Amino acid sequence: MSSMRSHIRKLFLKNSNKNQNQKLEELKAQQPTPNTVPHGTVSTNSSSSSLLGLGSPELPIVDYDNISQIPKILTEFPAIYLTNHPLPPAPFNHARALLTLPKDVKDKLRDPGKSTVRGYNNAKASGREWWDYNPAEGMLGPPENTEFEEDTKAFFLKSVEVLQNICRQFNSQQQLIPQEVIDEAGFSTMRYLRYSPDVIDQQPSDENSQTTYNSVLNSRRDGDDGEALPHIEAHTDLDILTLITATEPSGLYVWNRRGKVFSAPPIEGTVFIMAGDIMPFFTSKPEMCPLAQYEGVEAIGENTVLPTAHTVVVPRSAGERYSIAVFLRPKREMVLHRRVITRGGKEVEEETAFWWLATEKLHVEGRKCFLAV
Ligand SMILES: O=C(O)CCC(=O)C(=O)O
Ligand SMILES: [Fe+2]
Repeated sequence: MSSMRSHIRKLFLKNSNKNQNQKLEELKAQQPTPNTVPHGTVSTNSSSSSLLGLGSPELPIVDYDNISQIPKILTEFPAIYLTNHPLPPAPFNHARALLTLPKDVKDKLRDPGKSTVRGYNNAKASGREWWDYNPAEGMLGPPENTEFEEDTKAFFLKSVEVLQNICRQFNSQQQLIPQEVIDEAGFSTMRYLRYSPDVIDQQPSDENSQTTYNSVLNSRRDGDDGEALPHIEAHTDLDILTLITATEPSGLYVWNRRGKVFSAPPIEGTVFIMAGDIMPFFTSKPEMCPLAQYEGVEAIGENTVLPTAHTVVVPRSAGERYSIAVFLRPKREMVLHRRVITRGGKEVEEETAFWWLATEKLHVEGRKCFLAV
């Protein structure tokens, strides 16, 4: 575990630029690194401990009845497990069935416009393939499989509801998260993922896989024995909140704002919740914005929820990993920031829409988001 942990740390440091490290240093002064989990909100019962075989989980387990505490907990921990939630069983059966279909069938489920957030995609060098349900653009699912369609939609809708309910908790004192995010699904999507050595080993290389996204997304990562590992590079998600549920083997790691790595193995009966890139916009210091020219990192205060940096690395010998992720996003046009600038001698209001972040992020080295559409 510790050697994997240091491998992960190296992965992250390699991908982060000096600026990000400086920011982390600055934030060090502000934030404690809790080694214990908060009382009252957290269960570290023996069943989850023995299930993990690792002792107590490193991240808090929060009961759905206590979601009002999540905004605070997410300023102290990079992610939480949610238990006692109202979600239906995670449709791993469908994820597995779809992602192990013959190649020619999966290729028919690709988006004609080569979107990487709709239908089937793969990153062979990374040993990863995925399929996205994108309600805005319609489901590209296996033909004539109503059960697949129904279960997928049901899990997506309930997950969005849970994430919206968490958002609602940020508004108890003042409206931090816009009401439209809580009322509408916006550009939320759901993803079935498979990490497998089989994906790496598939030959010959698929000409489709290289064209729709950049090389970071499809990078090769070698283990100590020189063999390629199924993985996803360290990144943050371009969304408000992400809900993840996964099968064993474990492989998910997250960082806190001080750069400490936490292992995040699946815990039965829970789903995993992380923050995305948009959270700092909603939770920055009053009247400040991370995008404002002279504010930037100054806008990040102790109540600001930062995006959760995360990675997945699956040891080859451990077998296949499946995960299901739901990304809560506003609609693309939602304005995150307004400012008055002088253009051509005139004062004009400039608006930054959510979708601008997506295109902008494609140019940022390290911590990539994987929403290259
Ligand atoms: O597979 C996972 O657990 C994480 C997937 C992920 O980070 C992503 O698709 O953005
Ligand atoms: Fe992610």
